[in-house]
Amino acid sequence: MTLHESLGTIYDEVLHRNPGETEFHQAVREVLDSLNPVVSKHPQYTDAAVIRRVCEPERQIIFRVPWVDDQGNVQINRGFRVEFNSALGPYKGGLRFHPSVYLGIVKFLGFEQIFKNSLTGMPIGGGKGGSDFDPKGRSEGEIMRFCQAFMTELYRHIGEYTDVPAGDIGVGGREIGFLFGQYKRITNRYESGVLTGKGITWGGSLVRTEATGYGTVFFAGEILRTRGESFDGKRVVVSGSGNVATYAVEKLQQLGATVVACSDSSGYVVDENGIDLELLKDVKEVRRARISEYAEGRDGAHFVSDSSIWHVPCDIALPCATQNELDETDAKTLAQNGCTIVAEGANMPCTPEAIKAFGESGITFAPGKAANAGGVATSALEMQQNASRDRWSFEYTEERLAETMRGIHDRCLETADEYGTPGNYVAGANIAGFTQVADAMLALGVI
Ligand SMILES: NC(=O)C1=CN([C@@H]2O[C@H](COP(=O)(O)OP(=O)(O)OC[C@H]3O[C@@H](n4cnc5c(N)ncnc54)[C@H](O)[C@@H]3O)[C@@H](O)[C@H]2O)C=CC1
Ligand SMILES: O=C(O)CCC(=O)C(=O)O
Repeated sequence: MTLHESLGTIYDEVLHRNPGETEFHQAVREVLDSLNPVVSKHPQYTDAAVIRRVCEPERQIIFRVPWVDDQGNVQINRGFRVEFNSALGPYKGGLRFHPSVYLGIVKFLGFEQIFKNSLTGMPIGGGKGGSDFDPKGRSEGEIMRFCQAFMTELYRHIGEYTDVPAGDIGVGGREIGFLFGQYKRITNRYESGVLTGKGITWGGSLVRTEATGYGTVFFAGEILRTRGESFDGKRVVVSGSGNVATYAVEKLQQLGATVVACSDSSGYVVDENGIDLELLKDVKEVRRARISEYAEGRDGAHFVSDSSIWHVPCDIALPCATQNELDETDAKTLAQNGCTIVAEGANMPCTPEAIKAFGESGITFAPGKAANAGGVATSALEMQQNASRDRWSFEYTEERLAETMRGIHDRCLETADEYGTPGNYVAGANIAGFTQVADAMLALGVI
């Protein structure tokens, strides 16, 4: 897509100021591509340099994380927190522990988070953090010492009214526990609202664990509803087998779909009888083992390590693993096999070429900043419960999540209509997410 001249200049500036940060460039470009009609309709955003400002993080923190492994060796990792935009509320977004983490990954995630959080309608700004620490193969003691070392620097930058981290890849309930424990020890404050994704006996919210996966399924369900269809009898492929994927599988099964494949970074399993969720949770949440152990424990299932999960035929595909895991070839294969909906549970799992191919082949595509916003929305519900010293039931919280996902879905479609791109969820999500942040930035002056 050709960018409006002012957007082209902004994009060139982003490339120049952030060399080598390819994932960040990709995330920015995807948003700018949607803003042509916004620039024409609202010159005030260009006049006040709102788009230029939104592409520059408010603050970027990079720090050393020294810790001692089980052999007594000193290990050094790098920690990050990018506090991207606080026009709508305190910075909010997860922490990722994975060896691939560097500034460009954290910035792409933080940038996406600004618009995602805006779409939820909750008072939360955008941020993201993490480390190049690889939790794979580490003992529980090593994970704890790493989390404590990480928080020993991070604690001075976060707070209920400042910046509220949560989980992401490699950071689940166990890690949030260790991080919260260290924050409490250093500050001598039981500040529940400083982190979300906490355990339900110590300040967490019911449904937060399930929220991202459930929310993605609710969003895809809204797309089906516009066609007068439901999940009943649908064949679905879900990539990943972590937090988002597992609870997407759970909700899909509750709604009558058959999930025939899921994966991890070593390969994927195909189970034509439908994924056995109990076995999947045992392999991944209890044993923390490779996905091949699922196939070893289940008659009729098989493990594949030398091709793409997207070659398994399905009606609906939910990429729930990691960025750029679904490319143009995968998109074309999905279309040839009859897939009609792709909804992103992960952040930016589909490449720009794949998204173009979806459009050309009539696949309805829901971008992550809309479809996976249920996780952060439920984090905001956790913050509400913490602030009011309250605890809500599973049913009530799940209904709030479902209502939020319906609201985001409808807002995407209404905005896409308003800006002349009917049915385009990417344009709808980017424009609706952006304009709300932009209006707040205008109101707050040049800061
Ligand atoms: N946890 C949350 O609440 C939210 C997570 N997300 C996004 O969802 C995605 C998954 O995150 P989580 O489930 O929380 O992480 P997780 O650490 O629980 O699981 C990640 C899963 O992805 C798999 N994986 C990683 N690289 C892979 C590859 N190259 N191919 C296939 N599988 C691969 C891992 O084996 C693991 O099963 C990420 O993109 C994350 O940013 C988005 C919104 C909220
Ligand atoms: O719950 C949160 O604050 C973070 C969720 C997140 O990292 C995401 O939406 O990608």
